[in-house]
Amino acid sequence: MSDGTPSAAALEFDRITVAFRSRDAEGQRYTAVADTTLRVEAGEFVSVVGPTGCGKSTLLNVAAGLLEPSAGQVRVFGEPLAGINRRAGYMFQTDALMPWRSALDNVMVGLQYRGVPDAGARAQAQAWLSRVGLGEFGDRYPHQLSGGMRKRTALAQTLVLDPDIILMDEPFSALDIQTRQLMENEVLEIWAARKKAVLFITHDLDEAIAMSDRVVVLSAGPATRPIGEFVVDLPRPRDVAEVRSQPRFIELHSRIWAVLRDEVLKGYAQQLKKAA
Ligand SMILES: Nc1ncnc2c1ncn2[C@@H]1O[C@H](COP(=O)(O)OP(=O)(O)OP(=O)(O)O)[C@@H](O)[C@H]1O
Repeated sequence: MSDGTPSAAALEFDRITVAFRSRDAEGQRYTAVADTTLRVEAGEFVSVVGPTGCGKSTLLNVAAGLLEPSAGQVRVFGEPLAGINRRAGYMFQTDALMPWRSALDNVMVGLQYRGVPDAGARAQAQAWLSRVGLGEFGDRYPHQLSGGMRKRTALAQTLVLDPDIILMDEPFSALDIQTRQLMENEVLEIWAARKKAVLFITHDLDEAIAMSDRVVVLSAGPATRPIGEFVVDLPRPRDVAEVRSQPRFIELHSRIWAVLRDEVLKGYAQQLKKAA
């Protein structure tokens, strides 16, 4: 569908292939992602899981408009994507906070780039810092914040721009497990209130199931593609720690792991070969 009707997916990968110039063999091409079709509906939370190095970040970069696919098309609410995806906010594995700016200044910078006058930008940034529990910490610099607080700041920085699509690339992988679960629950709460489309990349299957409406499994590379898709029909609201003990969670986990396991082993074998 490319007619721009309201029923169009928030984000649609239509037969996307991404080939890079090979890092290992000069003059060769390395096909990271091949012929991938995937939809994320408005308000839907979709996780993509796959082995290390399979092409998850590549897909997210394509969705953000940071990387042009070699073939296929990305559509955003029905419109072909050309250049940067202005309807998407992006949260990386490592936070992108500017060390010379306070937390508040980091959160307001995107609004300033958009031309929002300082007073309005400051008020919105302060409101988002409060929403993520950092209302009192706006004047701290990144080095004065804990890892969890920096993630919260990065989350506020992404959400203050009110994107219709949120792209998250293993945003909490560097956090300890308790902080991580707190952050996951916070993201779910914010998502439930605002119902944005989320594309969440992780290699942690538990996290993917606990958070998502749908989990997509990618094959090991090269030429990664989706090889399984699972609807997560666990009731919401969910507590990411508690949901893990539900029988349905355990059942879904074993069904998805049955597909993912072989790919993880293949991915691991490739990493060893590369390192040798
Ligand atoms: N600019 C590039 N040039 C050449 N190869 C690249 C480039 N970017 C990524 N690749 C290769 O494409 C493959 C997919 O990389 P990508 O970072 O998307 O994987 P990933 O699944 O996100 O990895 P991880 O789980 O480690 O975060 C890897 O083999 C990587 O080496």
